[in-house]
Amino acid sequence: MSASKERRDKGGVKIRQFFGRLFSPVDKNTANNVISEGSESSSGGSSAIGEISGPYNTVHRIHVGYDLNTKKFTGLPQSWLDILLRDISEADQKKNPTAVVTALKFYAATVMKSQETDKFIHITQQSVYPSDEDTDNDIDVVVTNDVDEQGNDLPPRRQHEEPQYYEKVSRHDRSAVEEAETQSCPTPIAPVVPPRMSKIHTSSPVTSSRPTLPRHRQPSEDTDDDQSPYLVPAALTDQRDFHGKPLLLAKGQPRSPAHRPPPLPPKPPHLKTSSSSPSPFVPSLIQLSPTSSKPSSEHSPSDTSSVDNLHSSAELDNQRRRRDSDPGAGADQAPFSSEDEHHQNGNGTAVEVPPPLVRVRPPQNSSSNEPPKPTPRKLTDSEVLEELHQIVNEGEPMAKYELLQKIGVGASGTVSTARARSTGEIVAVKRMMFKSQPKKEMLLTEIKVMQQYKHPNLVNYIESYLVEADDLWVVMDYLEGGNLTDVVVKTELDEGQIAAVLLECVKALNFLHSHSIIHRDIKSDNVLLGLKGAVKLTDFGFCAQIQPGSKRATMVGTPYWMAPEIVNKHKYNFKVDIWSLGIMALEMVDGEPPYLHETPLKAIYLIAQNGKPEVKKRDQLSPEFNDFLDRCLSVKAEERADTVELLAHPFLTKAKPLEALIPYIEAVKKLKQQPH
Ligand SMILES: Nc1ncnc2c1ncn2[C@@H]1O[C@H](COP(=O)(O)OP(=O)(O)OP(=O)(O)O)[C@@H](O)[C@H]1O
Repeated sequence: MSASKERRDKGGVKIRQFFGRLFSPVDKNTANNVISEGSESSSGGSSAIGEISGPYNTVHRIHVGYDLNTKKFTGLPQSWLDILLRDISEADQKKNPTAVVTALKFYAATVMKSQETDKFIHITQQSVYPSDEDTDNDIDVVVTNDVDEQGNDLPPRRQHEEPQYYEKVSRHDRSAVEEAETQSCPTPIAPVVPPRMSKIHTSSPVTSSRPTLPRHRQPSEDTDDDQSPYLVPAALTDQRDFHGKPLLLAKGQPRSPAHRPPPLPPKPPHLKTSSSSPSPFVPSLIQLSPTSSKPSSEHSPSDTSSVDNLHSSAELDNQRRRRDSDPGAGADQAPFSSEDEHHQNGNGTAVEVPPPLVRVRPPQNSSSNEPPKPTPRKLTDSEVLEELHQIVNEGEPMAKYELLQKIGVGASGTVSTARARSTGEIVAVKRMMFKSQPKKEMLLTEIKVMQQYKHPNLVNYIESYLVEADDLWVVMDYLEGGNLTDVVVKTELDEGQIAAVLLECVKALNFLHSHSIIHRDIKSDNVLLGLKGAVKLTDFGFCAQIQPGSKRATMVGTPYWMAPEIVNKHKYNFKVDIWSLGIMALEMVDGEPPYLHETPLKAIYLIAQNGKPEVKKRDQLSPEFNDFLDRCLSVKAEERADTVELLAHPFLTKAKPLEALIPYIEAVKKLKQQPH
């Protein structure tokens, strides 16, 4: 098909000249083999680990050296070395051994660990959540000699000094770590070959399995072929899966060009601002009226009573009660309705005024002298079940809803459309097999966030059911436009449209952050679109609630969108969502996030090595957009913008009305419905 034909005129919709962003160079067959290899070896590995230590608070260390003469890593299991060489060239390894260690730690913390403890692995490029922050076993890479960025030895650290280049001891309970080490002897972790792209669930019970859910997402599994509303033209499925998610390609398979005709404004002279330089667009903090919403920074920790996770419904109930009794105590008291306030954008078009702005308290520098925080206890399955029972509705969902078409399959279950029998309303229903979920608490988190935190830019929860203690239904609004990934992959949004999408997402994040909630998995796949242009965040399973000023440590998210502080296993806070938002903005420009063609391991290496990704089309973007990107993609989290700053950013004032998205959403839907 010629480029001009590809650029169909669908109401002015610019179709990208490539069919779907590519996926990492992975051979599906290999990937499938990997699963079985991983599963087999994991049993062995798991039992070995089980003998060494108990199921919780243990760290399995891999001691890695760096030989300055040969400029090679030592101490790595052969399979790791193979993977390292496959994914990161020797030249790259030499260039920045520290970044290699970071990537290895990612591998250890995610792929490796999951294969030891979990049999449920999706070989797709998706979200990674390696372990519970504080309770699961952990595998850590420890460098036995320090190297600097050039691979040179560093002087030995004094005892009180924190390691600069890696975490010497895991974030987990130190005494338990030491105990595990004493017990554990240098048992090598069973070598396994990792999948390149994994959606990983780790579960404590080694025996857990998910026979009811597919291990590998295939287009045919995503939907019923015969009745799917999402019939994808063959060309479109070349490189993306059924939902526009990238498919795995064999290494070396050529990429499709991701270029598109440049909508070229003249290059502004001041474009080359560094990320750390202060933005010329940084607005001053907007003061909140006492009657609208109060910044969470005004909450004392006891007032907020945020827990380090969303486990305790009692705590959340308390928070709700506190907010109810104190009208100024939460941003949810603020009017979020888009009709409430409007202002004029540069074109004189009415655009939504963001909801009341809430600045989250910046993180305090944590002192190494601080006593360790108590480890939140992991809920048992029966406790999760008990909490679920308190949330879900009584009754038989089948009596209330008629299931229609399968929309897709996620890691935890299947999403279908359904019709409410009484009203005829079309809704989306996510069904999950509770008993076989490796991360049951995540379901709880997802439902609780949706249920308790309502906002026009968050997918609206309607109700949930638990049938026979296993068949969990989450009923929510159906967003007919599908996810943003399809739109960014197949069409070219202009800056006004990109700004419109970002504005809605920033509003959602402002709301979440104001409630001390980090989303932790911001990416286009998790932004759903309505046919009237609604833009809503979804997928709240990774959400974490933090005390204002505190930080998290778990490496979760999706590698390509992960902030540097996450890949470097540093403590992080809500600013990780801002970084991911910046990456998502790049997706809207380029059709894909940076490094998408690399394996996750290499991507992690590159994020650690490069920090801020190159904005390839910098010269083609307006100064405001460039500045917006710079503010989101500041490597130093403390210098990165927060949602308050972004909501007032001049780039977002360029947002077109949401209706401007409609032709694009419709065009993508039509493309998907075309027969193969
Ligand atoms: N409310 C909704 N309206 C329309 N489509 C939806 C809705 N919720 C999910 N989807 C679509 O259904 C598919 C599966 O969604 P799901 O949230 O289960 O996927 P996931 O994020 O990959 O997995 P998980 O949430 O289990 O980790 C995705 O393509 C998603 O865009």
